[in-house]
Amino acid sequence: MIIAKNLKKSFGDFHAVNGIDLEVKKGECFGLLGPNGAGKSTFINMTYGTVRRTGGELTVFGFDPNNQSREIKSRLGVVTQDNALDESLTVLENMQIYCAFIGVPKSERTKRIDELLEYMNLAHKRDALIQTLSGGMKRRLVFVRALLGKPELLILDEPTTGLDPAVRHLLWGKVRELHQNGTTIVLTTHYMHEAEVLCDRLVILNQGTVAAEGSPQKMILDHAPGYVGIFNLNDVDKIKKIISTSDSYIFHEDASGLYLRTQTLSDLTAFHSDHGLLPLQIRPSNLEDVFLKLTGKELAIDA
Ligand SMILES: Nc1ncnc2c1ncn2[C@@H]1O[C@H](COP(=O)(O)OP(=O)(O)OP(=O)(O)O)[C@@H](O)[C@H]1O
Repeated sequence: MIIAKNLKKSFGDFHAVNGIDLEVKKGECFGLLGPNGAGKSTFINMTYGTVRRTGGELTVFGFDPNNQSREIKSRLGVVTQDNALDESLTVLENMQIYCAFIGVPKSERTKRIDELLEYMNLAHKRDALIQTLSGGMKRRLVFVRALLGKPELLILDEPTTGLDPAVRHLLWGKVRELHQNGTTIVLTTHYMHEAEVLCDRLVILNQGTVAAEGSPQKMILDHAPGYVGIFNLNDVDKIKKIISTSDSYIFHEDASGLYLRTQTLSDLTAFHSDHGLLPLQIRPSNLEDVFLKLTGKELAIDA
């Protein structure tokens, strides 16, 4: 559905996307991960021609977005980072204007809008002004808008950023349902768990290039297999001293503690008991560990 070969986008001397190769296949849920500024939105915006590529090849449904963006836009739905709803109009008015814009036949508009409002649990807000909706409601409404054209491809650019866990879970359920019904989905997110549970395949972008590609499980096996121990904050100085003299551990630190990753569970428990440390939590490594490793945010002791 989307094929990119050596795809590039430069803004002056700056290469925001610097030679990406990837393919999104029909029916899959494909994730684009990467730190702030990695090039995710630039890539997304190139797929429907809002940003023109400056090098390489890109086709969407077999069309070139630089010259055939109309053909592409008629078959895709987008949830952009910015809601872009008219605050002074009602929910229904906003959706009707959008239906007219994308060419939904007049006779079908109200029925389609009502069905989708119902689907996103927003039917009771049909006649409410946008400015009276909560952030989570607006986000659900942007989903409604993206689905009005019955898209084959749904692009979700950070769809759940800033939402509470309940709304996030509701949206994940809807994304899963759409995926099961055959819609192809491209998702960018900063929530690693979201990508891990929703995506069949993903890429991690870093500084405009692909750092890794595969299923979430494959990525974990390839790049960060093993277990992570989260040590008590009171032990952090002691642990840092121990691992500064060793070359066989990989760790990172955040506000909740020091994370030490080892290949096996016994390595982790041995480290813990050998050094008489306070109780630790243990979990299998996950996509966040892969992300931290590949985007250089993890301090790698054993390079
Ligand atoms: N119109 C523009 N002019 C100049 N630089 C730009 C422009 N658009 C994006 N950039 C730069 O390109 C880089 C990639 O930006 P992009 O928005 O694609 O990143 P992103 O991965 O989506 O980040 P985020 O997670 O913060 O949304 C950034 O350094 C950004 O400042």
